[in-house]
Amino acid sequence: MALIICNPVGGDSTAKQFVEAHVLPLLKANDVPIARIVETEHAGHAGTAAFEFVDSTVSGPLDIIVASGDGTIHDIVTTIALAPSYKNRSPATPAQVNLVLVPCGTANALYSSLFLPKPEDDPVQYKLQGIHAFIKQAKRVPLTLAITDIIAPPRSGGSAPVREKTTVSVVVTSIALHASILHDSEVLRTEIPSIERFKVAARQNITRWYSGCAKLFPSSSTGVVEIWNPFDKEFVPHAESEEDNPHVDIDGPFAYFLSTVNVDRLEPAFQIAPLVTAEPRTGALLDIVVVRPYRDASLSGLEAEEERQVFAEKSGEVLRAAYQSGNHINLRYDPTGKVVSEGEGELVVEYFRCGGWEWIPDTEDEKAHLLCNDGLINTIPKGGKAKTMAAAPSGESGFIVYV
Ligand SMILES: Nc1ncnc2c1ncn2[C@@H]1O[C@H](COP(=O)(O)OP(=O)(O)OP(=O)(O)O)[C@@H](O)[C@H]1O
Repeated sequence: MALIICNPVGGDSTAKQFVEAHVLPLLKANDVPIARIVETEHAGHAGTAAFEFVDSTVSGPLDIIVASGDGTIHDIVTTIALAPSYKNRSPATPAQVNLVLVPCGTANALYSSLFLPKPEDDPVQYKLQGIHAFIKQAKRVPLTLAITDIIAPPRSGGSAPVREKTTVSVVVTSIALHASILHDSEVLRTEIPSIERFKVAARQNITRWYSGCAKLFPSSSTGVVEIWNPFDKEFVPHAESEEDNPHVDIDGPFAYFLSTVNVDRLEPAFQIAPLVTAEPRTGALLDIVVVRPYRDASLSGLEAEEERQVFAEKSGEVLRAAYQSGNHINLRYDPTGKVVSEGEGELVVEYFRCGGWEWIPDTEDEKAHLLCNDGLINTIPKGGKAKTMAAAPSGESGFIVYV
């Protein structure tokens, strides 16, 4: 018996109509029994409804049909994954949660990464591919989780840092420009329900840089932090990551810092982490895309305001190239600082693959404290930090998507 969760206010607010007009008839025609339909009434409702379903199901598969965007999927995964009673389930009860996706959000990153959109797709049939996969019970993909701890500074001199919140992402964990875009675009949601609002928010934030320190942690599979070498088209160990000292510290300022799991794109055409699909690998791995302005030697000697204006053009080129099949990872600086796709110059984008990362924002930099987890915004407390680690799916538990 499947549970249906539908977010009536996600995307262009058509999830409820889509479920009634297309999903329910298709399930009925294929004799798929439905336990309950939940229309979410507030943020977080999807998580509690999904957890109640999982907690009360003692036998049979845990199938949850989710008509929403990535934020609602995030609510469901975080609530279930972090619930103590889920982790301590009796071995007799099912522990694997099967997600059936119906893309009714704004960006639908997970869906568009798992079901690549094609120009000839019929819009309704495209959105029903997850339901068809569920009915056929064909292929299932396990999700890697990115588990983030938001850590506050010690309350008094001698005490330990305090873990303020833990959250579980299945798509994106970011700081810097992407987090600012998601933060500011929320204000535009009613006015611009489509993905256009992300472009408007990008323009509002494109000149901003973010101060702080990032540390990258090795993956358990390779023991090192890897970086993409576009010249040889392969991941190689980062020059500073050695087996006995594998962490890599990268200093700011940062223009862009975003990590993904399970997805190569954040919107149907915005392929920000193209190597997730081009160079796939299983395991507890994150792909991280970083832009640091001071890799551009041509900024040398400019005044602070001027260097931000000059670099904003280059950040814009990176984002535009991500819409061109992820070509941003091939961009370099020519000897004059111009951004080009050919040659031997310094890379504009650093593309890492590793086990996790930590971010300590500069206390003076307000917006560097914004953290985006699957589109939801958290704020790192002043003096605190955020740490994200990848967790690979196990054979018996975790989250699986029908594809
Ligand atoms: N009735 C509701 N009122 C307000 N917020 C809700 C309601 N139901 C769900 N939400 C919240 O809305 C947020 C966004 O929803 P969702 O991800 O489904 O759509 P989206 O943001 O438009 O799509 P995407 O995440 O793909 O860009 C979720 O975090 C969810 O908790």
